[in-house]
Amino acid sequence: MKQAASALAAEAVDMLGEQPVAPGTLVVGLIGPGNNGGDGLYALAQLEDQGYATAALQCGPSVHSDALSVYESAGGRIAPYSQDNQPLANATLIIDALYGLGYRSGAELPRIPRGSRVLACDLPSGLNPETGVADDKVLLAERTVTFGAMKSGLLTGDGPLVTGDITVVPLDFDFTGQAPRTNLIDKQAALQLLDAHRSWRDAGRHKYQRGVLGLIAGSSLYPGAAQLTARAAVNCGVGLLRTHVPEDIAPLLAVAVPETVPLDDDQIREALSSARRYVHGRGAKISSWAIGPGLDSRTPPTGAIAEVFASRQPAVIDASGLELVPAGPSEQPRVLTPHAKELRMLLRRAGVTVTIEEITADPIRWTRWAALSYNAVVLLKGPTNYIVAPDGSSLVVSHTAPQLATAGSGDVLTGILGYLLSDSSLTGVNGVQTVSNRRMMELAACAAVIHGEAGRAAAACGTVNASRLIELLPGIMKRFGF
Ligand SMILES: NC(=O)C1=CN([C@@H]2O[C@H](COP(=O)(O)OP(=O)(O)OC[C@H]3O[C@@H](n4cnc5c(N)ncnc54)[C@H](OP(=O)(O)O)[C@@H]3O)[C@@H](O)[C@H]2O)[C@@H](O)CC1
Ligand SMILES: Nc1ncnc2c1ncn2[C@@H]1O[C@H](COP(=O)(O)OP(=O)(O)O)[C@@H](O)[C@H]1O
Repeated sequence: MKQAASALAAEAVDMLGEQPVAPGTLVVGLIGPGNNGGDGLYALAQLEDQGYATAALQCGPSVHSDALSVYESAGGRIAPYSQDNQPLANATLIIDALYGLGYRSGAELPRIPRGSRVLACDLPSGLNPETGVADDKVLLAERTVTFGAMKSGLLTGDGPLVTGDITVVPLDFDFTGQAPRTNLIDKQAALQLLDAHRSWRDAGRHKYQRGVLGLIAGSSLYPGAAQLTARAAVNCGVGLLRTHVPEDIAPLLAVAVPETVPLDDDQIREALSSARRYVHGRGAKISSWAIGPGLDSRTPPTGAIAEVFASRQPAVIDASGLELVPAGPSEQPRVLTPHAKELRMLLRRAGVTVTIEEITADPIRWTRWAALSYNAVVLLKGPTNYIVAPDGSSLVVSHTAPQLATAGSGDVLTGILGYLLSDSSLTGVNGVQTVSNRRMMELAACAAVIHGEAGRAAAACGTVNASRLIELLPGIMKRFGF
């Protein structure tokens, strides 16, 4: 318990961010009846020892007695919680140490002032640790320190929306029986993955060797989507972007994105055949593909596009591309990026009937069905991104921003992921050997984190739109080591 409390106190200090302690700083603990409350009291005692003013509010019929004596010896005082508690109104930081794994839906939860900064102990009170269903009165956390192992409820359902940034603190118990097959990819984890994949050889490469992205997008219905994806890939720093759009919108694209080089059906075929010849010593002219944003799904794909779907070059497939991609398993290393309604459509095409509500209630399960049906990595978009491989392993990205729910933001994600898949130093190949699903999955998660970071950066300076995300990408990519 003391190990957990030390981690909690350290996180609180990190959130308060000032040493020496700023005058008027007050840390208030909401103390529940069980071990969660005990962790909170021990943490408050440590904060008292470090010179912070603290207050504890007892929210249940009893409190952990040993922890209370330690807190009182450190100079702390506990008072019963009541709705008009002065300390809550004055709190700089609230530690939510009410309920942990023992939470049962319907328990009385205190009301805290709007805009309070909350650090949750183990999990936000009001969140079911297994299902991720949150009560309406859940205590929204800015950060959550969870102990021993990640809990599934932090990663599914409402979990990622109410936990804020999660830190998992290992404890000296055996939690192996509880370990989920899901991993959270936060900013730090994305940086580590990118660093692990990156090769120093990048510096000596020319643009074709760095990687060429083939973009198949746009229609006279949606000319803008092709531009957004193209500009995103260019601002990520792609070696070369070649774009296949219908003739009538090509001049628009050439003006909006002068860096991109046109790509017609013959050149697609040439790129695919030079990829096949790569084994005999000639470089592939296209390393990866991004297919779908703004395509008119009423028009069947040309033969050349069907050949791309049949190739072994890595691809991200989005938006209308999801309606055009052949149903069923393929040998192309792919990331499909549906939102919930598109996932329902993908599953229906594969013979699985499910409702949007069922997908929302158990996103990893249904994303996995699609991953299996298509033998592809599937990234389910939304407030939380679930990335699932056919073998059932999954990654979750909750480093997002609600402002990303804006038209064209998904097209930007496709541009970012298309770029990452094209970068030979990240995929380890020049678009001609199979890229493992594990690598595809990790790069998809990194793209979602980069997209989320762009969303957060844009939201911090004002309103968010897709063009704004694209403008910020060069600086964001630098934060990720590009
Ligand atoms: N500037 C341009 O040229 C732009 C062009 N674009 C391009 O246009 C094409 C079609 O785009 P689109 O917006 O009509 O299709 P899409 O987003 O699938 O919505 C269809 C329906 O799905 C639903 N739905 C939506 N989101 C959901 C979610 N998260 N979770 C669950 N459901 C969700 C919602 O249905 P409802 O929920 O209302 O029943 C909605 O009515 C596509 O190729 C794209 O690339 C756009 O990128 C914008 C900028
Ligand atoms: N509430 C939300 N919070 C955070 N991100 C969201 C939210 N809703 C949608 N997004 C993200 O915004 C993007 C929307 O993409 P998409 O649905 O394809 O729209 P569009 O086709 O208009 O670009 C996705 O990356 C998705 O994860």
